[in-house]
Amino acid sequence: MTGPRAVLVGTMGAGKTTVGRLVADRLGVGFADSDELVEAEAGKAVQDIFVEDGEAAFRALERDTVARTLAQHDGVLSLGGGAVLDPATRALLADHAVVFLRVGLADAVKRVGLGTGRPLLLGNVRARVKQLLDERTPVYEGLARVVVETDGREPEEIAAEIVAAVTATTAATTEEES
Ligand SMILES: Nc1ncnc2c1ncn2[C@@H]1O[C@H](COP(=O)(O)OP(=O)(O)OP(=O)(O)O)[C@@H](O)[C@H]1O
Ligand SMILES: O=C(O)C1=C[C@@H](O)[C@@H](O)[C@H](O)C1
Ligand SMILES: [Mg+2]
Repeated sequence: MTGPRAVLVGTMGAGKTTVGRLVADRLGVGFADSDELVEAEAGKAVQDIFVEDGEAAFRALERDTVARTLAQHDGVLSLGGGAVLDPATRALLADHAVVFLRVGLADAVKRVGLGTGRPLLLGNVRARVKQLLDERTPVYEGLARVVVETDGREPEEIAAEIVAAVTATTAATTEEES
């Protein structure tokens, strides 16, 4: 298979960046994070892109960055929480080992704190996280080959589960193809 060995999706605070890095280390492969790639491309932080250029400009950059990275990167890729809202991105993800990191409202709110650096959480953080979880959970579930529960669990434990699941999925796919 070409492209990333695992693509991590989920809402803000699911732990995609934290756990994705650990999964890449365990697999001995590179790690990429779409928010970090977009920030490097734009030369500014996500929150500044939202404020100065608007969400539509961020989403366009995100879509192009994710498409390029899915084609070129063969390590672990963590996506920004809203990347899957784009239909073209969803279509590209159909060919990949998508891992959904599930988090409940209480743990997500604890993890994002005041929501600093996350422009979509401005205002009432708990209400915004709940709304995003309600709207997006079916989208994440629809794309996922693997679903991992993260509530009350340490990042290392979650990473170990992902490595085992992705290794099993890749072995099954290779067997089917041969
Ligand atoms: N399983 C976990 N248990 C406790 N804290 C966690 C866990 N996973 C991540 N965290 C913490 O929660 C915060 C958010 O994690 P992280 O930035 O990895 O989330 P994310 O899914 O990448 O969010 P975003 O979509 O905003 O990029 C960080 O401070 C991180 O250390
Ligand atoms: O859930 C979202 O829509 C977002 C999540 C973050 O990863 C960033 O991509 C940005 O803050 C938007
Ligand atoms: Mg992240």
